[in-house]
Amino acid sequence: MWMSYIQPSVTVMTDDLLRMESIVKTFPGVIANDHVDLTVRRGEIHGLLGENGAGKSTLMKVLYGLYAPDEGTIRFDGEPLRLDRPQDAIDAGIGMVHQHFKLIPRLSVTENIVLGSREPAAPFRQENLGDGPLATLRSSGPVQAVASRFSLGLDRPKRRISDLADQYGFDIDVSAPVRELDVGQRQRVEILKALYRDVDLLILDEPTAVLTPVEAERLFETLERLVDDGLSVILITHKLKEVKSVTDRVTVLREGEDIGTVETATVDRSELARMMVGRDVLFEIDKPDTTVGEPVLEATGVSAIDDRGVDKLSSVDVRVDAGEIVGIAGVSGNGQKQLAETVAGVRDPTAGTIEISGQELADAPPEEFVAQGVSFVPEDRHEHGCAGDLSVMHNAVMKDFRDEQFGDSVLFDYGSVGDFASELVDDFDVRGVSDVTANCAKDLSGGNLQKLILARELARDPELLVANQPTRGIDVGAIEFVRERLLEQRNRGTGVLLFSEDLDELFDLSDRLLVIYEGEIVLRTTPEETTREQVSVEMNGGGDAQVAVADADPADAATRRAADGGRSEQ
Ligand SMILES: Nc1ncnc2c1ncn2[C@@H]1O[C@H](COP(=O)(O)OP(=O)(O)OP(=O)(O)O)[C@@H](O)[C@H]1O
Repeated sequence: MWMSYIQPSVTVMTDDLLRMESIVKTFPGVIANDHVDLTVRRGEIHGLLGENGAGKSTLMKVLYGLYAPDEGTIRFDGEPLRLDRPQDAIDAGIGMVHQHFKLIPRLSVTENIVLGSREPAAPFRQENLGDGPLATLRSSGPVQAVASRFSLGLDRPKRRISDLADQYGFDIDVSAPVRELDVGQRQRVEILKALYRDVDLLILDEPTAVLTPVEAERLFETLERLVDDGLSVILITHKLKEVKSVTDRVTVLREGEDIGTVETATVDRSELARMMVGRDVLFEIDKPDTTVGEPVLEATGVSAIDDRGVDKLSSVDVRVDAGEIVGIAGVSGNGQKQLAETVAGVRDPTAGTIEISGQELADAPPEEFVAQGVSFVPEDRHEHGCAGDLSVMHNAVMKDFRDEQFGDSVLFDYGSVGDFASELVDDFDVRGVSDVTANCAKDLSGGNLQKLILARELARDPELLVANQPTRGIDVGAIEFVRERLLEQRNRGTGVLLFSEDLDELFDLSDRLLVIYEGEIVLRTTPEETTREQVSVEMNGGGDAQVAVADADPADAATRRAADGGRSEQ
């Protein structure tokens, strides 16, 4: 039925920049792409949508020369394209901004952009680097040394990069070391890196997963300027509001298959969700009344520093009772990470007390928090949520492997551990696992890994669950599932401390709501007593700070552009 939205091939042919046809890519036991077609026109923002594990990243890695397809053809700019490595894609005019940025923090913006470009600046040309290949020098000290020794040779690229930054309204000091930039600025450096290489097609893999709403809005303005200048953009995202508001067309994948391509303006969010998951998705969640019990967390006067020693939390008081969800709203970087980590026991506070179910644990090691019934879903699931190289089975029991159901103190009972892990995988619908002992955590798609972590943390039936951005980067079906599980856990008497940058999520799930700004709680309220606007203002420091609250039903890309009068120049 979705075929009815597909554009007649005759129209598509004339404007096509990219045609991927019948792409097949398999991994052991998984067909990640099963005869997928993708056509991208010149000057369009093309959304690539699909559940976690649907095969989006795999398709883009094929297009960027990171994976060789088992079958299928790629035509770019009318020519057949063979991609053996990313450099082939870059040479053809394809750029990619990955979810995890590929920048060297010690080097400046300019140095990062010039490194690996097709026409390196003088200091980075092979003849100026002696015998060693540039690639081996990229990762560390020698590059820094070369960069500073020949910094004069960077003048021309620096000017060009500055011009590009000005052209697209990026407020970036091109001489600044990347380590001094925030996440949004780093992403802009990645975009500049692609623009510096004259790309015609820019792939962005879930670019807003790491951005605040205000930064995301800025990114979309940039994308609209890019397509205005004739570039094409492929945008991978799970956020249907984003798809509706910025894309011109969207291609949907489901379980490796190509479900179809539609003009975005012809479908609403519910239809897109149905295409993605093959069923209706509930956007509203039913939150029953709750009966709260004793406090499970009483954090008093807690202060903490970040990894660089900078003060991030300043004398914060937070209480969570059994059977309630306390939501924490804040713009990323205002101390949420440190608050989540200190109350979960993985970061030492510099001051204050932390009582878990009445027991003082501020100075206790992480395992005592675990033993006291604290579960933790960290913000960065790859870095802190799992051991990527270990199997799904090992990851499933990481916190409870000493439990007597898994053996005695001498022998580990692999049979029961395997059964337990398989049960979690089934219960939480973790896809892409054919064998819990053979599949590694790092091979799971982002959303499926998140489901596995949540499964592990909830299976322990915790007293306190600290969940930091639990639905970040996961698809609508999985979001619905995770939110239902959080509510279910709260209804069973767990106290939940929920950190989220999604205000809708906080308003839908929280019983009480706290706003954190510059390491302090600046507002204590409930979803019923406040508005998204007020919370957004407090998140940004109060006063006349910029407010960014997404519309429930945003205007589509074409309407936005028309309203913008074809986009402004500045
Ligand atoms: N290197 C790999 N080895 C084995 N299996 C893989 C590998 N990369 C991906 N897969 C599997 O291929 C399937 C498609 O994964 P892919 O990462 O492309 O999905 P996705 O749509 O990008 O998901 P997400 O939105 O969660 O990032 C999944 O089942 C995944 O587990």
